[in-house]
Amino acid sequence: MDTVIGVIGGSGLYEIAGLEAAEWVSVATPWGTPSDQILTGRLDGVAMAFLPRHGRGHVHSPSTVPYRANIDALKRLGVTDVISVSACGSFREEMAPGDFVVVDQFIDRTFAREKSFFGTGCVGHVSVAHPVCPRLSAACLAAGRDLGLRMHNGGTYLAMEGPQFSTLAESRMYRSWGCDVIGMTNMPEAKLAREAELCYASVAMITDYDSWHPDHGAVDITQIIKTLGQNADHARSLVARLPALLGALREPCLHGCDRALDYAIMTAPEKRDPGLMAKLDAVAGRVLNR
Ligand SMILES: CSC[C@H]1O[C@H](OP(=O)(O)O)[C@H](O)[C@@H]1O
Ligand SMILES: Nc1ncnc2[nH]cnc12
Repeated sequence: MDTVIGVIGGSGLYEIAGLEAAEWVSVATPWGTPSDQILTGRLDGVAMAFLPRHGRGHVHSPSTVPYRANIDALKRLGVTDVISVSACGSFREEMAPGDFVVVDQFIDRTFAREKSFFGTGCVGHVSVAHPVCPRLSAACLAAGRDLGLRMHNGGTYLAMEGPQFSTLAESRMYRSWGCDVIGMTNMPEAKLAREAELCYASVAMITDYDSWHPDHGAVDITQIIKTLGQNADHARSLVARLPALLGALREPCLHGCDRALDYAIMTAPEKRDPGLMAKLDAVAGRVLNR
């Protein structure tokens, strides 16, 4: 099967350079319009699709990013592997601004977003116990290390609703929970990627120490924006290494990400809602049409 790498660019990462046959394409989905057009092309012989999560010009807030449309659109384009790149605050002294963390766990504290493709008329339950793909995460780690970036292998990402940053009490509480980084967007994105049977990895670019750090005070957006610029250049270089590391052809995922729906759907065939079934054509067509 051909590898198609999808990159979801977070704050500060609104395009990538160097794609052959680069073209911004519009993708319509039954879940609405994605955050923006998607930049398609090829890099080192591998198909790529880049989607700026907030749209070019940073239009969508974390709560209004059309997460379902974004994941559906990538799936429709044939994407097999999704790399999410996100600006994050840090809860660890050793995870400093400018460092990158390859996230392996999440705590989802978001509450004002649609979190599933499934619902009344087609109920589905997937496991997100292991929410990222170890193979894809390893490739991100290797890519960053090859470039000499300060990389951290694993970390728990606290997804908050936002758009305000945390209070000091919240920041201290998340730290006491064992969280490593904080952002506003990786949930429900990671859950939806699993429902859509896409391998997903998350690269957190640290921009700040949130508000817990006695020497750094409150989160300062002007400081974040400064750090974002440099982080985004590093992220672009990291992404550009991935085609060589992942290769143009892929085997079925060893960790089963691409078969997450095998036993997920509970609703009896005769009770399924035809309208919802039609909307699920891209994300769940593999199992619904068998
Ligand atoms: C620019 S600071 C807050 C903003 O940045 C992060 O966005 P993303 O995850 O898309 O990189 C964070 O989640 C907030 O949306
Ligand atoms: N401290 C922080 N909290 C939430 N999202 C962020 N994105 C970047 N820094 C952040």
